Amino acid sequence: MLAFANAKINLGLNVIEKRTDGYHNLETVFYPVKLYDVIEITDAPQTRCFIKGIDIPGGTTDNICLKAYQLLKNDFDLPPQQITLLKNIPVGAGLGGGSSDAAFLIKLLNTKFNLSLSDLQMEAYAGKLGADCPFFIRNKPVFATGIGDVFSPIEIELSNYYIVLVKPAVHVSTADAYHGIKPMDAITSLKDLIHLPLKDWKSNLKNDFENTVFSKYPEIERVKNELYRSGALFAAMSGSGSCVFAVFDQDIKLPELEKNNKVFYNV
Ligand SMILES: C[C@](O)(CO)[C@H](O)COP(=O)(O)OP(=O)(O)OC[C@H]1O[C@@H](n2ccc(N)nc2=O)[C@H](O)[C@@H]1O
Ligand SMILES: Nc1ncnc2c1ncn2[C@@H]1O[C@H](COP(=O)(O)OP(=O)(O)OP(=O)(O)O)[C@@H](O)[C@H]1O
Repeated sequence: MLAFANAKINLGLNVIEKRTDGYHNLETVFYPVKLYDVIEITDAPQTRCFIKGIDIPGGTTDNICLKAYQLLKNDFDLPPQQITLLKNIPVGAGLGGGSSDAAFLIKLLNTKFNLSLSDLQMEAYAGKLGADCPFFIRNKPVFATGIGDVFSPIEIELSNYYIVLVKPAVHVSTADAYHGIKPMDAITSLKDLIHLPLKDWKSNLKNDFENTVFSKYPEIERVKNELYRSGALFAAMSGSGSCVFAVFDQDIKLPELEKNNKVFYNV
């Protein structure tokens, strides 16, 4: 049985406050994009994980897919599974690739073994694996608060635009990015700002990680600036980086950016 686990981008991200458990409350808009890992599960004599495509730090033994399997195995009588992951989503990019793999694996196991888990129950399992994970259960554009796990649906439609992802050759650790940040309550909630016309996003939406991440890795800021020079209507870093996404109103090629970065068109 196969699943296509997509990436996400964050349309705006405000880090609001540090919590006593060490996590941060934030507000963001999660938007699914068309860049996919592929996950296959098959019955096998023992549970193992094989990875093809992009290398992942931690490799097969420490993979989040195995953690997701084990989480459900603790509560359900699951037979051993071979998990084959074709990794296409860059790692350390702010695209939620690992989180998506875990959420889609939960959905696969739920279907394959008729576990009858509701979306809410699957979100609770996903929340044990990472803050970004629960979003990928329903996988629809949402305004998110809490640690990124409290959702209200929003109507955002970018399918008439062209979204480009640019991944610089820099791996940003999410935990480090949060350490570098000074939380601040937003003057106007992203929940309202996101409904401004797209042409106004550039001057109204922000990603609070950009300041600190850009000062450590100036090449990421150069990518964002180049995207605006190339005619982007909106460009921003996704999550804690290092990927920068841009929204264009026409199909475009970015040969200059392709020289030093991995570029994904029309996601
Ligand atoms: C930056 C975002 O991608 C925005 O969507 C997410 O907030 C990150 O979510 P994630 O990668 O699933 O994060 P996790 O794997 O749960 O946590 C990694 C580390 O990031 C920090 N972390 C994460 C999420 C959050 N709301 N506050 C935090 O402070 C914590 O130090 C945590 O130890
Ligand atoms: N299936 C997996 N895919 C990607 N990373 C994985 C996976 N399993 C474990 N990891 C570990 O998780 C770390 C980061 O994962 P991920 O790709 O979700 O980060 P990210 O791109 O920064 O996304 P985000 O911060 O938005 O969740 C990697 O450094 C790797 O060690």
